[in-house]
Amino acid sequence: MAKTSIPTVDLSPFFTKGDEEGKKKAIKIIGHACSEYGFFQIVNHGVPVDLINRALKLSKTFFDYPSEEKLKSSPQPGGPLPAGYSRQPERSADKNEFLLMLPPGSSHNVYPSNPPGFRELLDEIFSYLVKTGSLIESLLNDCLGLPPNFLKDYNNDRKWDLMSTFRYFPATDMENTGVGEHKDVNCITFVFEDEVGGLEVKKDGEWISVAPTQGTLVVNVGDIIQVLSNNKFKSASHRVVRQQGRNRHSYAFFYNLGGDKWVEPLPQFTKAIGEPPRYRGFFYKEYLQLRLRNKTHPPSRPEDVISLAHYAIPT
Ligand SMILES: O=C(O)CCC(=O)C(=O)O
Ligand SMILES: [Fe+2]
Repeated sequence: MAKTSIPTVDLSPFFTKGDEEGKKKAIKIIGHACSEYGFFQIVNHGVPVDLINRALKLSKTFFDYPSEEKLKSSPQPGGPLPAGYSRQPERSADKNEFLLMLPPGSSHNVYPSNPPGFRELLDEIFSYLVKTGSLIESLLNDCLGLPPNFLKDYNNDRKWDLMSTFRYFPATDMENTGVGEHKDVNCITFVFEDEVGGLEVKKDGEWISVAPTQGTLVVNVGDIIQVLSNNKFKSASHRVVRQQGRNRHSYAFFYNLGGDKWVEPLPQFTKAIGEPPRYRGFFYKEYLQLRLRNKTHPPSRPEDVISLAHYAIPT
């Protein structure tokens, strides 16, 4: 039986006045979760539960359409990323089809015209997730003991945020990988999934199944936070496992970082405490391109797949 064992945090104290105790408690759980798991779940997070449920329902309706209808929302050529509907190529290790979007208002976005209301809903939920992303970022800022608003001022370009809704195909007798083991490249990721579930998180070499809970957002720390904090907070490995006989639906929102930002371990986690930096610095865009290349040109040798290890300084 799948069991959720990642910590759960109630964010309601941040939406009401007072309750300093509640805030302290939440920050403590988050700090512990980020150093031990790299993952946690949030409830009362500011995104209306009804919106989450409708988002899953409408994406199911969309993915149930025949291919020719879905392909009407194929990406425009020349965008920075294939915003719109795509299906993973047969050779891909990821067994899903997806609808990807950049922030509302981006000229690259290609929205489905059906089901009715889907476009408006995608824009609305994206905007809510940005707000919750900024809240979590400020809480990570506190947990890390950084100067007030440090992460907010550093990560001040919201044009790079992304959201994708996925439909994973049922597992076959031969294999059940939905998305293979990976760590997210960005700052903070939110995931919500339907009742089928399948998200798994690696902790101390063991896979933990995250049991899907309606209205809950699963949060994970990405590589950027791991580098800035010089490994204090970890970007945990995770994967999606498919079940036989059932499609699985999910949304992932990536609270990102501007591509022109320089990423390196902060002095608070290196010089100030006498620790050597675990990574050399890089422009985020450079790392993003390498990670994208893993997908577009999968290397034949697994050791050639680029991860954060590419920038690691051997100890
Ligand atoms: O579909 C999901 O639950 C998560 C997908 C994922 O890990 C990712 O896109 O990075
Ligand atoms: Fe991921």
